[in-house]
Amino acid sequence: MIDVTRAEVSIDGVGLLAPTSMSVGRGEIVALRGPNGAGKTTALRLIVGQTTPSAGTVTVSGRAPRPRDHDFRAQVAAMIGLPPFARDLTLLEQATLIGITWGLPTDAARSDAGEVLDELGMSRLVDRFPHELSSGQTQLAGLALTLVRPADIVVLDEPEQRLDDERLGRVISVLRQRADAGGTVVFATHSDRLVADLGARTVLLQEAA
Ligand SMILES: Nc1ncnc2c1ncn2[C@@H]1O[C@H](COP(=O)(O)OP(=O)(O)OP(=O)(O)O)[C@@H](O)[C@H]1O
Repeated sequence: MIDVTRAEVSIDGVGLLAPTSMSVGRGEIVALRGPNGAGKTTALRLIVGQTTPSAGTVTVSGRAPRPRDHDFRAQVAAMIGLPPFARDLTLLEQATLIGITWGLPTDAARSDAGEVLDELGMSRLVDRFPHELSSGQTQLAGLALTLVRPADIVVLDEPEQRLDDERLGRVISVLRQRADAGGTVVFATHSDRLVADLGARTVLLQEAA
């Protein structure tokens, strides 16, 4: 499903990602690990097509990532950094809107939005505006907006950021369900617990020279 073959990234001779290969199948959970600066975020950007390899190849379902292509975007939901929030919409409204933009009728979109927010422990916060959230709650809101839409592949950069143990447990449970339903999950992380509890296969990245 995701094939990365000796992909590397450099800008003006500076290495961001050393030659990296990995293959991720449908329903797999894969964790990218390695020290700060090893290129985990860069590798995720390659998979979602936000950056292109300087050498090597990256394919998703047999084709190079095409982030401007609707079919590709329908396949991949990603959170690499916090997503933009709509300042004047509540969490429930934003999550509902995303479902509608992906083709769900309004009632179904609202119900799915409520469900994802509930699973992430945010049912008390559905009527809050983005500026009314703590940093951990903002992280969960970003995850909710990413996970509320249908997608075969979920790509997350350090989903554990800013979360306490209880909230991290909720994220683990939502990602577990996603994989159990056949979804593919690829994430970069510094959290041993996230990797262990999800039973994720680890791909270890080394810093580029
Ligand atoms: N726009 C850029 N121009 C030059 N170098 C960059 C750029 N963006 C990132 N880098 C460098 O590329 C390398 C890989 O960065 P990346 O963010 O992918 O690492 P990471 O493994 O995700 O790190 P962390 O664990 O700190 O999040 C780092 O050395 C970083 O300094």
